[in-house]
Amino acid sequence: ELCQQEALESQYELHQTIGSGGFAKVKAATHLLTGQKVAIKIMDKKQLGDDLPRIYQEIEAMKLLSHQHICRLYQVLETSSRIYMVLEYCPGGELFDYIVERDRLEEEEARVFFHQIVSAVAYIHKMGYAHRDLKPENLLLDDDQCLKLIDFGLCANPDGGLAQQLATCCGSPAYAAPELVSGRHYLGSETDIWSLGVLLYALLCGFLPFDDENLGTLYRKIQLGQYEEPDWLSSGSRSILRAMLQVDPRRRITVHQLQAHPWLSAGTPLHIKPAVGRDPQREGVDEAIITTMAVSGGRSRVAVREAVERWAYDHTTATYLILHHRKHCTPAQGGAFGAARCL
Ligand SMILES: CN(C)C[C@H]1CC[C@H](N2C(=O)NCc3cnc4ccc(-c5cc(Cl)c(O)c(Cl)c5)cc4c32)CC1
Repeated sequence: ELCQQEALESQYELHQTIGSGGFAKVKAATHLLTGQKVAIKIMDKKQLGDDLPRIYQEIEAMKLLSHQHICRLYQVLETSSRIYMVLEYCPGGELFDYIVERDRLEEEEARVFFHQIVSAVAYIHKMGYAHRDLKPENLLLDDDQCLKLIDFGLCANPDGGLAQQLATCCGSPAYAAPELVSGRHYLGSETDIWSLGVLLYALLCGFLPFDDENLGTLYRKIQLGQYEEPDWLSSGSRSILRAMLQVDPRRRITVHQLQAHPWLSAGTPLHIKPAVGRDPQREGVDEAIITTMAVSGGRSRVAVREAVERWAYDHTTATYLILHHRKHCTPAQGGAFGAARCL
């Protein structure tokens, strides 16, 4: 009990509260051993009540999901009253604010961002999950103007029960798919594609395709699936939007077809480097990092390697992941196409 609290204070220096996500408080912090800035999501168990299982589900999902456009979980600490999630820090804030500041994005910039979001969602679906709360508020910019998907509190594990489905409908209605707002059974992967359509529309237009302050009216607009196409939209963007905003989920484009859509692969050829060294848990441990940790911790390399390979999401996991991220994902500074630098 106290040891977890003391561990937190000995391993991290907590700074100011930087935001809140529903029932969680998010503080900036420094991982003392590496000096790396992190975000710590703090949840009060009592406040969570019967939402507690969702948090454990979010934690299990984030332990599995390792992708360049998904916010990385480094460590989990738990006391009798609180759960702490140590996360990758994203200094650029929400994509939502980025759009609002610019009214709307040029097609080229929207394409770069959307390409990153689609690659993250394709990965999540491949891992058997659905995010189920895709919206610009849940996409953060890192220090390289690259997007990081956050908040897996509503993500579905393969057998998401009815309780899950009810929980989701109180997600964000403007991004919810017709089958979801109609209370019909739905596939999380299909509703994610609808939300991606609403998201891309918001990027390109600066407002929502379906909007109304009356919830019932909003649901009817979503179920009708009719939306304005401002005259600045190119034919390519109109086509990809229509493919995602199909009311009938059986006619809706899949994430794989989306990745092959000409609108996404057109424009500046994005030399996205292959995601080298992206999944530390699946590739062998990096011996150089093990050595660094052994030397700095005064422990044998064998002991460190065993501790890392346990993937306990303790301080050792956090230290290894932070050093691994620094080594493999810190792009060379400079260069014109910031986004192309994202792995
Ligand atoms: C839907 N919105 C309101 C939610 C807000 C929550 C706070 C966010 N935030 C800041 O306010 N300041 C800066 C900042 C910097 N790095 C962050 C890293 C991770 C997370 C994070 C990650 C996960 Cl996985 C998660 O579940 C949650 Cl809730 C947060 C938030 C960060 C952050 C912005 C979006």
